[in-house]
Amino acid sequence: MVHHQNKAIREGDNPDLTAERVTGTFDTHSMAAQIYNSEAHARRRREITEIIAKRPELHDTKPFPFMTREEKILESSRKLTLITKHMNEIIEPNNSNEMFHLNNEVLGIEGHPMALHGIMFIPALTAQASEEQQKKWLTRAINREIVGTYAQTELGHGTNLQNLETTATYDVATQEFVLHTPTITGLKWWPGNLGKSSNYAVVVALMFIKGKNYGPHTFMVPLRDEKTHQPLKGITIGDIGPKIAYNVTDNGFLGFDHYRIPRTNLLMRHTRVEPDGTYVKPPHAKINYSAMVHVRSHMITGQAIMLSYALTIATRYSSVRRQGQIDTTQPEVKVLEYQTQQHRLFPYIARAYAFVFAGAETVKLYERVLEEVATGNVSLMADLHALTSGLKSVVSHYTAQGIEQARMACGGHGYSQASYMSEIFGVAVGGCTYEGENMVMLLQLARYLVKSASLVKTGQSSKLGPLVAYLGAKSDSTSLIDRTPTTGFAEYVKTFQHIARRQTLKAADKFFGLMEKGEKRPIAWNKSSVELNRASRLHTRLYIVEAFVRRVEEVADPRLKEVLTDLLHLHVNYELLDMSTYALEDGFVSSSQLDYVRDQLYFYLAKIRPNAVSLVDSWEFSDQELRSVLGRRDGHVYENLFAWAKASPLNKTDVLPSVDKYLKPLMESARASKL
Ligand SMILES: CCCCCCCCCCCCCCC/C=C/C(=O)SCCNC(=O)CCNC(=O)[C@H](O)C(C)(C)COP(=O)(O)OP(=O)(O)OC[C@H]1O[C@@H](n2cnc3c(N)ncnc32)[C@H](O)[C@@H]1OP(=O)(O)O
Ligand SMILES: Cc1cc2nc3c(=O)[nH]c(=O)nc-3n(C[C@H](O)[C@H](O)[C@H](O)COP(=O)(O)OP(=O)(O)OC[C@H]3O[C@@H](n4cnc5c(N)ncnc54)[C@H](O)[C@@H]3O)c2cc1C
Repeated sequence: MVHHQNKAIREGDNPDLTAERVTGTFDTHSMAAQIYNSEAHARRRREITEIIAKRPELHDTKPFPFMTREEKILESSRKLTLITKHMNEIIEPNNSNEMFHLNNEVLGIEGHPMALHGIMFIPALTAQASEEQQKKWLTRAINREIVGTYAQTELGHGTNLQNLETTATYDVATQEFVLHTPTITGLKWWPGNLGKSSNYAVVVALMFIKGKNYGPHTFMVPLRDEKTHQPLKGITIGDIGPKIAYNVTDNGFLGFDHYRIPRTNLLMRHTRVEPDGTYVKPPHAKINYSAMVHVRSHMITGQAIMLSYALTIATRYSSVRRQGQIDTTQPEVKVLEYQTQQHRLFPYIARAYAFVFAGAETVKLYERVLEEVATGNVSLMADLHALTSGLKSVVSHYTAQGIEQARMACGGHGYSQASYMSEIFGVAVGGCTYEGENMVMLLQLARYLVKSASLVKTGQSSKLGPLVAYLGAKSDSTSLIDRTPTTGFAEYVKTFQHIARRQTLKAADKFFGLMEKGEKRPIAWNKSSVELNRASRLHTRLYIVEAFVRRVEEVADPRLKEVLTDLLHLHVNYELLDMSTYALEDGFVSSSQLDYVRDQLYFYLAKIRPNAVSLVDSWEFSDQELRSVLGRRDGHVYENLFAWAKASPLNKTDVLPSVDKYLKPLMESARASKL
């Protein structure tokens, strides 16, 4: 048997797809180890996939698009129960990476009844509950004796946490907090799994003690009777209805009617309220926002994975779809031969790799900050907040765009739910909104950039942190791209730094200038905010490029290094063209240099072409995980599309009741009236 570099090759596959895999120049298992940050983890992913493949009870009983929302919820609860029971046979205990993979394979991306339990409830208790509180709740939560969520957003307020309407008023006499929802707009609205699944929630409410508002705080709140699952007295709760996607998750509403909880249900690791109402403030004002930072840090990887789902589907399909000719004397070509198709897909393949590398760095920083904060050191919180705010916004934005491009690259079949593209898009695009609306989070990063710009302007560049040190450096007078013999990426990085620095300083100038002219700070901020957000995007895109460069420099295997270097070339050239207005406007890059950048882009599209399928195969998504007829590993698309269509519930009978009831009588009466 021939050993190919691409480990996805199997006998009996569509020969067009096999031909693509045979041209791959690198070992896809080794590339998976880059993507998943270690050989061990990549191997464990494959092992978990194999275990699941052998257990039919963990497979979907029918394609998700053929199920109603209620059926999907039932089905995912069935599978969730099974994986909970057999967890230790499938994954290492408490290994969140393995759990994430297990969930994606078995439950899928549409959510499940304990999605928020793992993503926010447990992280909130871990970071914010005191040791005593953790003994009481955390172990039960980890054992899944209780199910919880994170209830912060309200019908009338999501972004602006200072103006939440839910109040927690301390009653010194009974040593209780009284939770209350004063208006309809104060109803909690959106929290995942709040509607029907959870019996507890970490609730964010404005805390009042003796008439003073201490701002948003987090409370552990029982919502439903643990035995009957009925809502407790004083609680109004339910599902908010179907959404664009993510409909297995019961996003919910919640109202409190003077609902009492003990004082000790305030999460008290960093903040305390003494029995007499004395408030002990935390070491950092935003320490209670940790569950949001947790998701923002991890969702970069989650988004990269969803982008790669779509790219895997579109790239594989583009290798088996033949349409039209390039040379009219030759047969129809694979659509992947078209330069336009390559230009649509390959830069996003490069972005997906860039995002997953940036995501890995973000998680590392998050874990470091988590450890430091636990010991009272909050010095890196602002950096982490700035970095994750920018990344969650930029990455979710381009992920949604990339998925949509991938869908369109599949032509008509991309529009069928057999492709699964609409669900992937719908779930991923939620990331532009949840955990902080993207514009709002870019503005959070902009605050950090403006402070940094002000250090530069006041000659204090030495005080700049490592993420923004480039703001204090001097630019060359023009970019040296194509003007120096170097083959590395230094000139591109310098160019991105120049662009981000110039925009940041310019936007900050606008803001400070407006204030100098007498505008109040918030008005000046609002009038500068489009320019400020441009700076945030450019800064974040620079960070992503740098993370990509750092990773490529670390890679030792020469075959991997070569293809990753090709991808990085594609990435920097594509990014630079995409932001060419900024590069051209002060003459830092000339139009002839941009011509060179364009040529490089086309060169690398062609160079990557033989590795395209191997690059998406390296993510090692199983068919079960992808849930896409178009994206099947074996490339047997057409016969399976036909089988999928035949399985459509509408095809159970030849004549639908709607035809019997309405269309037949309509046609009959039309015929009769003609007589
Ligand atoms: C192991 C593998 C796992 C892979 C995982 C994959 C994950 C996939 C995930 C899928 C998840 C799907 C489920 C979705 C679940 C969604 C849940 C939610 O959406 S929960 C609700 C989220 N809501 C928000 O994000 C609200 C956004 N708003 C805010 O965050 C804040 O209101 C604000 C930051 C905009 C403003 O806050 P406010 O208190 O009003 O701030 P001030 O104006 O007073 O002060 C600003 C000041 O504070 C600093 N700040 C703000 N936040 C932080 C922080 N978190 N850390 C550090 N510092 C912070 C900010 O920088 C300002 O500082 P300054 O010095 O003044 O400039
Ligand atoms: C799929 C999904 C899952 C969710 N899960 C949860 C959950 O589990 N728990 C939870 O508590 N919440 C959850 N949410 C809610 C989510 O966190 C909020 O919707 C999000 O934070 C945005 O807030 P908002 O809806 O108030 O938007 P708004 O703030 O009303 O945004 C509307 C528009 O106003 C703009 N805007 C608002 N403020 C500013 C500003 N200061 N400056 C400039 N522009 C501004 C925004 O950019 C946006 O264009 C979820 C939402 C979704 C879609």
